[in-house]
Amino acid sequence: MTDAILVLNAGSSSLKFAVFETMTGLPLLMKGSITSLRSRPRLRVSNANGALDKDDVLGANAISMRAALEVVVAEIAGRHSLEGIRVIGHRIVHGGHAYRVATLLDEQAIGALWKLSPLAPIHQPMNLEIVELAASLLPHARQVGCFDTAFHSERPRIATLYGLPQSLTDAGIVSYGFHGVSYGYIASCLLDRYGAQAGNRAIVCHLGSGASLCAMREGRSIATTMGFSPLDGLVMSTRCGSLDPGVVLHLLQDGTRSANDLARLLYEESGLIGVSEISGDMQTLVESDDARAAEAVDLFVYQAGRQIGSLAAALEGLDTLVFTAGIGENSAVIRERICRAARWLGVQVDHERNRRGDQLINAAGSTVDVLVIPTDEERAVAKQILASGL
Ligand SMILES: Nc1ncnc2c1ncn2[C@@H]1O[C@H](COP(=O)(O)OP(=O)(O)O)[C@@H](O)[C@H]1O
Ligand SMILES: CC(=O)OP(=O)(O)O
Ligand SMILES: [Mg+2]
Repeated sequence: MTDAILVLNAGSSSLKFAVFETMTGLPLLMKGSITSLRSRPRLRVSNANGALDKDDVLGANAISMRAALEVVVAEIAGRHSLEGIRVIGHRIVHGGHAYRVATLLDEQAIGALWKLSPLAPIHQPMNLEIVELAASLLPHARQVGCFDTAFHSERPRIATLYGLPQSLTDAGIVSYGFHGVSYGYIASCLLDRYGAQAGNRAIVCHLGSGASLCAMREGRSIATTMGFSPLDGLVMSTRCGSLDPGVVLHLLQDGTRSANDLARLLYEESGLIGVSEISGDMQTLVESDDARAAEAVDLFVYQAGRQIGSLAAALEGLDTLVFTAGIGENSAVIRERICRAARWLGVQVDHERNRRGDQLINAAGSTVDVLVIPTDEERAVAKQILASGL
């Protein structure tokens, strides 16, 4: 095999991977994912043409990220020489202020990134454990990190501030924003489609297990719903989303919970799973006829609609609305309901186009282009690495 880049993308419910040849255009060699890691893990592997090669349920129980990575490496070894993998690229959720470009993950960088773990406790430790594990499984490869926070780092300062004392702002208590690797990829698709204006005033809805929205002007982030941590903004699979800080104080001060208990509650036991008491998996909820599932889905749609309004205000209008990630790419029902909530902004969806999953799903009379664009965080990471020369 020629030189290759392996990209690892650990999300809150999945491990995604892709192998690219290290050359202009980054030809794909293979890609895949293990989804539903916490419930019924499912492995999918596609070949260089994107055709599905394998689709196996890996059992009825949750598996660890370590076990998932071992499965992924075995799948790659079955098709290609591992020796050819010179670089392993990682999507790392938090880069703080310091890490804004593709970075070699040496001891110093890894040490600094571990310090950000409390800011993204269900992602950052797992991201960094994967770096260590990948280094032990493929010791000849360089490890490079690309950061979710980086895409949002040029937002106007006002969009990053909280109403807290300056000393805390100076200490880094600001909004960082996440899903930036995905937003960067979508911005490049909008540049390809529309030219330099990139859909002008666009809202991108990254709706996966973790979910956020980003307002972009000419392909650049100007505001986003996640903030200091990936807990903020929309209600998510297991995360609460925006919450009155008075609730956090109350839950801490009533003396029945430790800070760790509270972290577990807000990151892992809230959101869709907390509201429905059935599942954090959107597909399961949409297919359920239980009233509690319906209420969780209603809350997700309601909040997405309200946040679109807020971001449209930051943009002073709306030209383009994009849906992406697991829910955004696959659920016509959720797309249609969110579009209905944004009707007042001129959004009109075409029922048939949306049901078919066309790329352009708005009706002829819509003043807003509505698009479904599958995200490709793995290619975005590989592109950043190739451009960096690392
Ligand atoms: N057809 C579908 N209808 C509704 N939700 C779906 C569908 N397909 C996938 N999803 C949802 O997408 C979510 C996972 O999205 P994904 O972007 O892969 O998450 P992450 O990267 O955060 O692990 C899950 O809630 C899953 O149920
Ligand atoms: C930042 C984040 O929430 O990532 P994911 O959606 O992959 O869990
Ligand atoms: Mg994801």
